[in-house]
Amino acid sequence: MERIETDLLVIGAGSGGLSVAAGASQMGARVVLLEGHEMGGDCLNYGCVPSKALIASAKAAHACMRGAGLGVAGQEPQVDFAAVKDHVAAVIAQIAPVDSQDRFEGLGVRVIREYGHFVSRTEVQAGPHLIAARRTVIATGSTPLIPPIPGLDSVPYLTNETLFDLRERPEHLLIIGGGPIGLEMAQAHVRLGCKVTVIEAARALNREDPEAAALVLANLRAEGVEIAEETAAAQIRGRAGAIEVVSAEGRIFAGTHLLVAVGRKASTDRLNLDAAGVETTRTGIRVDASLRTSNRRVYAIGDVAGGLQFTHVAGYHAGVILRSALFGLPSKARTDHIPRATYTDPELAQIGLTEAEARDTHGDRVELARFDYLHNDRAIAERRTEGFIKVMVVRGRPVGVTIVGHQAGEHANLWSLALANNLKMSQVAAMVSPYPTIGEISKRAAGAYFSPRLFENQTVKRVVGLVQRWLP
Ligand SMILES: Cc1cc2nc3c(=O)[nH]c(=O)nc-3n(C[C@H](O)[C@H](O)[C@H](O)COP(=O)(O)OP(=O)(O)OC[C@H]3O[C@@H](n4cnc5c(N)ncnc54)[C@H](O)[C@@H]3O)c2cc1C
Ligand SMILES: NC(=O)c1ccc[n+]([C@@H]2O[C@H](COP(=O)([O-])OP(=O)(O)OC[C@H]3O[C@@H](n4cnc5c(N)ncnc54)[C@H](O)[C@@H]3O)[C@@H](O)[C@H]2O)c1
Repeated sequence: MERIETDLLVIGAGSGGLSVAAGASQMGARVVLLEGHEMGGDCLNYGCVPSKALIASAKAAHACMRGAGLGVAGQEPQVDFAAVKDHVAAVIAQIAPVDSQDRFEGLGVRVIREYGHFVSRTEVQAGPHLIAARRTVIATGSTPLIPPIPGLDSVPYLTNETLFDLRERPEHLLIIGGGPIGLEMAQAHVRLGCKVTVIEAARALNREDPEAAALVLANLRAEGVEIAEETAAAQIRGRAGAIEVVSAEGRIFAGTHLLVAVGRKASTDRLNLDAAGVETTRTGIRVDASLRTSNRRVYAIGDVAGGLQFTHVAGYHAGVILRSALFGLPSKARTDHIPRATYTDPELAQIGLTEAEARDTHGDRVELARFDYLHNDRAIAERRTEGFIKVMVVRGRPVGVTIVGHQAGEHANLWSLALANNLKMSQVAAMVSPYPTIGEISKRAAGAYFSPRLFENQTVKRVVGLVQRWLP
């Protein structure tokens, strides 16, 4: 057994672990990084990257049919499903070097391709290595949650870990779960020529603003996705190519393939956390606001920390703990400025609080500022007028923003900046937006906040009247 002493041990080379390892090593710490499976973790191999590459193919297919309204003859797309999967694999391959063992070794990180487990509060064993670290970061991510639905284990089913390997187009894809994975994949597959049925126990996209979610769902339905809400999958039966999902009320949904997308399970099983005195909760590892676990020398970040499960959150967590682990400075993770986007078409982006959350937190002090895509000239030119931006404002500062519509995820960036820096609505309104851009909706929303104050205000009218009388 080789004993290795190090400043920082990072367990898991996904979005969070890689950010910690790169940052710590470049700032002079001795870093050991463990990865039991693929470098790059979920995001690169089975998550964000392949899903967005697949969505890009689906958009291209959809664009063929969209031309008609723009004066260009629409046509049926010729989809080569295997070639689409080649494109997905090529995108992963193009990004992979950034997350590779070679790159990290080049940065001075000792990379060990083994699963690790704690043997004491400060030591982790990984294959033939025993690593003793001053600080350890658990960044082991999550895996698909497999619900205990009777019959599920008797049929072949897909998860995000196997879906992107499928080279033959599924004729009829059944999807259990109407969250972001279920709906992004539903629309991508319907656009690529599959029949798609989503079976959702509650309301689809139930964490999102209801009006924004309804717009996304209406679009998916219009494109042919069948979405059964308030319908829990209670039993599964059949065989490869002929699968049936039976709901609690006895409705039967028949298809050829089944995708399970009902949420995530934190990856803690292999870690032997008891040996380190690291406690867990129902959703993952218990952490405090500084992302420290019940063992103060051990941090947990990203999906395994059981909070928001996004690549940019794992990356943000990395920055938070680097400050504390490397410099010994106090450092806390905020959640009030975190964005998320669901990359359906239209996209749905949320930064900070939804309207309901804002009213729960701030009560009557919440004011709304809204602007509809319908009044944006570029959206009209592109015939992408469905959607809106809604800003929840408290004492002149945004506390939450909902955007649904074309490229909503891109427009979230500006508001992420505003919320992260506690900017005022007047500072957003002061921005000059290039005309005609869809991004102008943000400035117009800020303008909508001020227009009643300026245009429906008797004092302003009186002052202007007076000044106009005296101005030379
Ligand atoms: C289909 C899909 C689409 C998604 N799309 C988006 C998106 O568009 N935008 C977004 O922000 N997020 C998206 N996500 C979420 C995103 O992928 C995750 O939030 C992100 O990957 C979490 O990063 P992480 O570092 O916590 O974990 P991971 O990236 O999962 O990395 C954890 C790593 O730890 C390794 N590991 C586990 N246990 C051990 C051990 N004991 N020893 C050594 N190594 C271990 C694993 O093999 C893995 O490589 C998507 C997820 C899915 C499933
Ligand atoms: N664009 C993005 O950023 C993006 C995309 C995909 C995934 N993700 C991340 O991955 C996480 C997991 O996504 P997800 O969609 O798997 O999970 P989710 O928890 O968001 O949604 C799962 C859905 O499945 C439903 N469900 C559970 N059991 C069911 C049953 N028996 N029958 C029918 N429906 C059932 C739930 O009601 C829920 O709506 C997300 O929360 C997000 O953090 C992000």
